[in-house]
Amino acid sequence: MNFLKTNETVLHYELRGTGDTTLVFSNSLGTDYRIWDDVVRNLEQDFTILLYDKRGHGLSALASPPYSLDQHVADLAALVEHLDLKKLVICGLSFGGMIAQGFYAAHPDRVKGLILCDTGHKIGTAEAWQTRIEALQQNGYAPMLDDIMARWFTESFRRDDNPVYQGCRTMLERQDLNGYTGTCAAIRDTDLTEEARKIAVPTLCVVGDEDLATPPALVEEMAGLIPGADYRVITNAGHIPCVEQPQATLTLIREFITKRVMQETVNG
Ligand SMILES: O=C(O)CC1=CCC(=O)O1
Repeated sequence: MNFLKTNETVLHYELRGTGDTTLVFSNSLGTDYRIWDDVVRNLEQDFTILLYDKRGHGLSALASPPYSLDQHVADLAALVEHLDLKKLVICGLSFGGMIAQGFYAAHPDRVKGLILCDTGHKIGTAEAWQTRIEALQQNGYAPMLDDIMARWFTESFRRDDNPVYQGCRTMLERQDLNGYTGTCAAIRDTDLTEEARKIAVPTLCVVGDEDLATPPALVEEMAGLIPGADYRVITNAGHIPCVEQPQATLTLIREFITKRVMQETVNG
């Protein structure tokens, strides 16, 4: 197990694989890095892979919630610095995609490409996030667990006899509530519209066709802000295609790196 003490927190991370290019995976609200398992196991022959739990999630420390996007970006920067990783392609899901955009804005020279999955330049409204924070602080996860699952996964995936679905539900039930609401505050306070317009590396924007948290229209709007971005839809997937449709997610990631990121490196 690997941990880095930095920025007044402790981050849990794992470095796998081998290769000049490093693929960094950043997770969504309420999830830890295990969500990438089925995708990453097929990439580690060709790439160095950095997986990590953002503060307040997984085995990373709670630190002092609420958090800001800048703190999450500084955490990732500290990890990358500590591990001396270069030529980064950052793949972020949902809030992890906001971390990816924020990291690029702060450290453009370190990034060769962005894969923005089921995310936005802005997710939801400040009012809705504040309402969610207050409801969770009063009543915990139980009353909204089914609603969150309905945003994460399609109906056909949300079956009692699907162990992967049950495992993901358990992951959220065990997620520290303050780490979760602390991250809701970071999402509430983040608007990356101007940063998205300035992205100047190959970017892939991906979304599940049944994503109810960051729907296809939002991801398409974000892709429209980012010069030259590709936009792809994964069928039969909700908000977490890396769990629900890992093979389709993997295919898009590989195709993007081969056709856009490597090509850009060769050309210039
Ligand atoms: O709304 C949800 O529960 C899903 C989600 C929104 C931002 C994020 O990271 O996850």
